[in-house]
Amino acid sequence: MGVAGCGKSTVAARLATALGCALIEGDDFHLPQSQHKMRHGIALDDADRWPWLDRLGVLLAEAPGGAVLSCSALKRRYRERLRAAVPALQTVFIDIGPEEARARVAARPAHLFPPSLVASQFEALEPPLGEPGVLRVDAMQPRAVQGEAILRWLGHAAPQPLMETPP
Ligand SMILES: Nc1ncnc2c1ncn2[C@@H]1O[C@H](COP(=O)(O)OP(=O)(O)OP(=O)(O)O)[C@@H](O)[C@H]1O
Ligand SMILES: O=C(O)[C@H](O)[C@@H](O)[C@H](O)[C@H](O)CO
Repeated sequence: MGVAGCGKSTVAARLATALGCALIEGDDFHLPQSQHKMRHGIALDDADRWPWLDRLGVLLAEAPGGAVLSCSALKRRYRERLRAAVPALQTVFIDIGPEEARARVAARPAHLFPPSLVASQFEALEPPLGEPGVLRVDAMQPRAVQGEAILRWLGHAAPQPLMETPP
């Protein structure tokens, strides 16, 4: 979880590979009208996100062998909704500052999420610190360091060859 540009997709894809489980890319499941809003620079609201979160909760709960989900999950109540679907959910919060997030989003070509919306992500963000089953990861750390920390936290030995692949 985390704001746009924090590195959710990157970390989730690496984790799914390392763990040998399914990857669910949350952005792929936004409703068409939500995608349309973001493309046109309109921030999502709770009404846009509830059906999306419920779909993601079902996908997670039904994934045989578990899954890694990349999902903004910005507010506490969104995470509670996901935890209601998957009580054993473990959450990695990729923590990034507004300037770096905006720079990363602006540098990314052809994506549904415009840099103009990054500020709204920080307005919505309720950091999950203190909630059950949460690891905070610094977005500015190298990808391999993040991957190793997460795998260690999950109780898995880091498979070095997988995590050392270049970006
Ligand atoms: N640890 C890192 N160090 C430097 N750059 C990174 C790191 N992790 C990801 N990036 C880069 O930051 C950009 C955003 O990453 P990514 O798309 O994974 O973020 P995201 O949180 O999934 O964003 P969004 O939700 O908007 O899709 C990408 O260009 C990615 O290569
Ligand atoms: O809840 C939200 O506002 C969305 O999920 C966003 O976070 C974006 O979809 C994503 O970050 C852009 O790729």
